[in-house]
Amino acid sequence: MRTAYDVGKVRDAERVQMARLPEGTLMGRAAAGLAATCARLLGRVYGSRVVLLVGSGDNGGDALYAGERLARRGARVEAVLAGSRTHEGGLAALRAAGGRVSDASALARADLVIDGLVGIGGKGALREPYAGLARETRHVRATVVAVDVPSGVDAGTGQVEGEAVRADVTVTFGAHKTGLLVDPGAAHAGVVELVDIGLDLPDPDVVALQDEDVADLLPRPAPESDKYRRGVVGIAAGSHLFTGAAVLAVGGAVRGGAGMVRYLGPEEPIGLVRARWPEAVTTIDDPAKVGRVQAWVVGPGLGTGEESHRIAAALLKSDVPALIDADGITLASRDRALLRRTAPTLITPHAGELSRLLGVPRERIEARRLEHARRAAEELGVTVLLKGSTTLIAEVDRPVRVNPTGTPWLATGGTGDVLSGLAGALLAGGLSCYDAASAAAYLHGLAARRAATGAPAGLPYGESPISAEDVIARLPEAFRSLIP
Ligand SMILES: NC(=O)C1=CN([C@@H]2O[C@H](COP(=O)(O)OP(=O)(O)OC[C@H]3O[C@@H](n4cnc5c(N)ncnc54)[C@H](O)[C@@H]3O)[C@@H](O)[C@H]2O)[C@@H](O)CC1
Ligand SMILES: Nc1ncnc2c1ncn2[C@@H]1O[C@H](COP(=O)(O)OP(=O)(O)O)[C@@H](O)[C@H]1O
Ligand SMILES: [K+]
Repeated sequence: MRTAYDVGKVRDAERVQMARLPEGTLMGRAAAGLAATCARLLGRVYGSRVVLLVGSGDNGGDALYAGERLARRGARVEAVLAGSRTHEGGLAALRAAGGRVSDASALARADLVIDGLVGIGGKGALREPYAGLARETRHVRATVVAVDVPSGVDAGTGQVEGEAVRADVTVTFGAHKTGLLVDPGAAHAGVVELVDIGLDLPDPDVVALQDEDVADLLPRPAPESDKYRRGVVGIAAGSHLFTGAAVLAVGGAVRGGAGMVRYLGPEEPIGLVRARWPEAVTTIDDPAKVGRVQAWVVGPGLGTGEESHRIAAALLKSDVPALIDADGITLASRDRALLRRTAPTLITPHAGELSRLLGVPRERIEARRLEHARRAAEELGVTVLLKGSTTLIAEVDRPVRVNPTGTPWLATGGTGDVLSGLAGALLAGGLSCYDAASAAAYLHGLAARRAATGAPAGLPYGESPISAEDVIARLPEAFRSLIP
């Protein structure tokens, strides 16, 4: 499991260590780790050209001391001093090692640029001249290494207001910062490397599950299992207008390991579901006629009219866990009573749907995904899976889980319906909303990557667009890659 921390906790842990250790120890460790990564990226340090972008705080100090180490190994190191002041000890050390001060024209000559403008002390949009320097790093041919966080990215939230450095590699100290795992910050960070500087940290604020964590969560049939014990999932999705949502959600559930899938909907989607997924049991329109299920999925393509509301309300009264998605979320944003349930509830909105639920503009949610996923979990009293470029899973009093799998190729119609069916199957299999959502997002992302790259069947020579059906088709492989 990868863990990440809000800035306040990192600062507290640093304070404890700084009081214990001789002055400069932590910065020394940080700079040593940073220089080691830079040396590895350069391959040959001797004769290489390194440019340091140096801000006025300790982030600039780290860059200067790393520059000193590279200069001692024969690199030509030039520092661009952007702040009103400069870390004195760091600058003296760089000069003593043969490094010199230069201006922004040095960027064009660089093999490697070290971004030490601001770190966790950054506040708001980058001001000039920092912003201009950050912009210039976009056009350099050099490898860009960010110190602790890419300057311009809010380390606590991943928010980017205005200009920000886009790094190839971010070398972060002590702990991953939450803003490095959440977009848009994550997209600016490139590959993140952690340098251990010996901090003692409490429980994390954000975690990213890895293969082995998800493998541990997944339900597996035991020798004495039967279809009921494995979990029956009910799916209320699709309408005369949106027949595809029914087929895709049922597909996600069938391939997601449900013991049985019960589909409830109108005649037209029923015909299509039967043709594509003969293993599903179908019921026309009447919620009272559906047999017992262990979890409900309510909403993809359901429609938002009175009849849809009646069906959603009847199903959500049940005492089993329920996943509410798409039109189900739109219905709930008009009638919050749908969310007041006796059993656990998982909602799976994209930013637009969450915007309707919270009454917050979509762009604001996209810019501050972490904050809004947490807020929705708290205000609505449900588990929230917020979809989009980084998928987040939030529940009150638990660290937010960031899904590390997936691909932008997933941004295509219908993939959300597959996710709903898959998560519903895992809920029916006995996972909590928090675990079902996390495992489903992980598998969905793995399947999508495999679909886009063609791996592992052929050589991974590129990527292609994918369809929602491709994601369903690759789910068995995604499971197999986790459950050997
Ligand atoms: N505290 C510690 O124990 C350690 C800190 N380290 C480094 O120290 C960094 C934090 O240092 P600081 O607290 O000095 O803070 P920073 O160096 O991150 O930033 C503070 C400086 O940037 C300026 N600034 C803030 N926002 C700005 C904006 N939007 N535009 C332009 N200028 C802006 C401030 O005026 C201030 O001078 C960490 O990110 C890390 O790199 C490491 O050396 C490891 C140990
Ligand atoms: N830029 C992106 N990068 C990675 N995944 C994305 C991106 N945009 C969307 N996704 C994923 O694609 C899926 C789309 O779901 P959704 O928006 O509900 O679409 P639909 O309603 O058409 O099924 C979600 O799993 C979401 O997290
Ligand atoms: K930085």
